[in-house]
Amino acid sequence: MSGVLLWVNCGPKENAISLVGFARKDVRIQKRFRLCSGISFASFSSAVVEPSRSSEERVYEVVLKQAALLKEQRKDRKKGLDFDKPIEGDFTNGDLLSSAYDRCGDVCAEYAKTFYLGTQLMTQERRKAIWAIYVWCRRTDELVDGPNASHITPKALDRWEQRLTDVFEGRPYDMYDAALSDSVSKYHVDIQPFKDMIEGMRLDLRKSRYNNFDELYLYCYYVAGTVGLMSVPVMGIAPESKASTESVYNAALALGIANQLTNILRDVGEDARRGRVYLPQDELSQAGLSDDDIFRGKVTDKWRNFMKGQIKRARMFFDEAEKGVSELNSASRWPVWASLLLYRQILDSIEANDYNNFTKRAYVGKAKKLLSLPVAYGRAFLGPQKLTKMITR
Ligand SMILES: CC(C)=CCC/C(C)=C/CC/C(C)=C/CC/C(C)=C/[C@@H]1[C@@H](COP(=O)(O)OP(=O)(O)O)[C@]1(C)CC/C=C(\C)CC/C=C(\C)CCC=C(C)C
Ligand SMILES: [Mn+2]
Repeated sequence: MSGVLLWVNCGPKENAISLVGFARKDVRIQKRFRLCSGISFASFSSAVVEPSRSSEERVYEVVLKQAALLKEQRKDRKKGLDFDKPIEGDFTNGDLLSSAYDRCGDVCAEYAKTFYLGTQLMTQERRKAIWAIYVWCRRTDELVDGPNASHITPKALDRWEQRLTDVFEGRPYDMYDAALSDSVSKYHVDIQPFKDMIEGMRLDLRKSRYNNFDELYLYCYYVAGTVGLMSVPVMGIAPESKASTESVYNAALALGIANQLTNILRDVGEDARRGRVYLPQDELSQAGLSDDDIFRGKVTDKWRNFMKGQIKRARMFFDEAEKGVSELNSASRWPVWASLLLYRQILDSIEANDYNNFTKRAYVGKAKKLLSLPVAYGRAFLGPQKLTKMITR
């Protein structure tokens, strides 16, 4: 792949911004605590009083760092730099780069049709970068979830991480890497969320139980919250937005967490058959349930009640995410609304299946999927409306 190496020209990224500390930590933790009230979260309340740092505090540190980086980009925009304009003369072989992006687009179209459709409204430059990020995430997930997953070792993940560093330093190994290398050099995308996603895959290799929500939250951040953090700098914050960069990142993080929690609730039976239980153990036992009940897979009133609490929490994260979507660049809002509405409806489907997520896979039917697209369009361009909320909830 030396041909690829030759034509990609981007310098090493530096982590120039130091961590910003926890000036607003207490406010935020209290806010999230309110967000989760109504469900008994022993681990959550103890995170507030415990001197050791909770997962949320640790993740928030990354959010602050990412927000600080993007603030620079928002300043650049005010100075008149245009992130939607292709940068010309940057590469010795623009054709190769352009076909690298086309291949990323093909992968998206193949694996995530609705999402691919949604990206069509984004500006060409941003769309290409989102495709490149999508492909890297999909490949990373395939390492632990794909056909060769049983051969994946922590060493292989270390090699994948080294390769990631090379990509960020302008030394891509293949076409998909080259597209990513180009994208992250163009936008202020930091390597940290990418590294953290790999950390999530490491966690998946060594851990199959989560003692409490604090542990699960960290896992959800690693494998999905990170996607939100990677995407914001590319999607861009609307120039007219008055929201703080940090609040937009919080919303993006919340969407990743909400999606992953939903994914976990949808796949309880499937995961159990692989010996995995992602549900918080302390909450299971508070509900009078154990792993055995999950392996038995019988829907009981105890299970229904437990599931109601879990669904409620996932919805709270979706609500938190919704607050940030309108702050994104208008062209980026549609795919985000579409994915939010579609994923959120999986929770409705679990309810419609009478909480049988052991043997029935919750899914969103074609008609509902199709209806979600114009609803998402309406929200993206007209703003959230009561009528559309009634349709989709
Ligand atoms: C518009 C949009 C959705 C952009 C994101 C594009 C992108 C880079 C997606 C990558 C997704 C990916 C392949 C992640 C790898 C890990 C993984 C598989 C996570 C699970 C996704 C669902 O996939 P699926 O149902 O196929 O799961 P299976 O593999 O079949 O089990 C996740 C549940 C998480 C995905 C997380 C997101 C899409 C986060 C989206 C957040 C944003 C785009 C931020 C939006 C900004 C604001 C301000 C709200
Ligand atoms: Mn997966």
